Amino acid sequence: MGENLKMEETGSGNTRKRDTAWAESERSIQLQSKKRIVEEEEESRKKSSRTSSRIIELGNGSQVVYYPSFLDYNEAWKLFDYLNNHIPWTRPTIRVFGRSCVQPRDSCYVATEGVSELKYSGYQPQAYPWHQFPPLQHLLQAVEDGVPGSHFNSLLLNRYNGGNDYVSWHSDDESLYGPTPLIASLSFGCDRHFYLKKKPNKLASSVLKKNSSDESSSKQLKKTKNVDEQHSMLLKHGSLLVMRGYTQRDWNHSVPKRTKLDAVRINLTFRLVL
Ligand SMILES: O=C(O)CCC(=O)C(=O)O
Ligand SMILES: [Fe+2]
Repeated sequence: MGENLKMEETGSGNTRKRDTAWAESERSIQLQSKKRIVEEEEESRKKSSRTSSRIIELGNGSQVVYYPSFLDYNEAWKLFDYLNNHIPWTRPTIRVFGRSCVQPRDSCYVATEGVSELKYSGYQPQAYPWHQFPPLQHLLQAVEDGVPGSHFNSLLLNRYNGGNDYVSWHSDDESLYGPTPLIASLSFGCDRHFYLKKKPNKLASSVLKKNSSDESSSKQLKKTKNVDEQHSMLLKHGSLLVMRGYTQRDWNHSVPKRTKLDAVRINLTFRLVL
């Protein structure tokens, strides 16, 4: 009798232990699944903000797409710190309209081995390999994943050390990018304005020169210089801007001076050298 009772007591002790262990494992499963749901929600929130975009039709096969929150805000600040401190920035001497001048911003160039060398404004930047900057390899992947049909093998980095730094009107129409390059531009740090302006219509300009006395052609040309011919947008920290189609052939772009600003902006443009 005494033995049995002991056995029962021991038995019910084990059962209690088993029950407690079961309840604990159940609680831990519930916690884990709650954590997973929160993580999944966060991931889907990030994904939908990454993919929300505004398309600007420039006409004649030129298009610009703006993703205001392509990167998570805090992750983008971590990347800003990395880029600011680990990229071997230089401020080269370039040639503009036949005159030598110091480029009004810092830059660096990264490219896949074997791609044709880039040359702009009489300057040929040294090409660093991707593997030297693992965060850039991750960004390349994120941009290729986020922009359907995109593929890149080179990256031009620019750092604007305050409002006096800028990039003047130009287009990235070097022949090594082909006639319709897709260029993806990521921005970090200080928000800066980005302007797009239609290139002058060569045919219309020559008609105007020939018939400078002809009022109607002069009026016609003025009419084409309306607001549809220019666009301004604020490129925010963590945003992505994609230029595609004939944007480089038909439009110029710039990031003008903003002398009252003294904060740093970093911009990365991913490109495909054909
Ligand atoms: O900084 C930017 O947003 C534009 C840079 C740019 O146009 C270029 O690197 O060609
Ligand atoms: Fe550009």
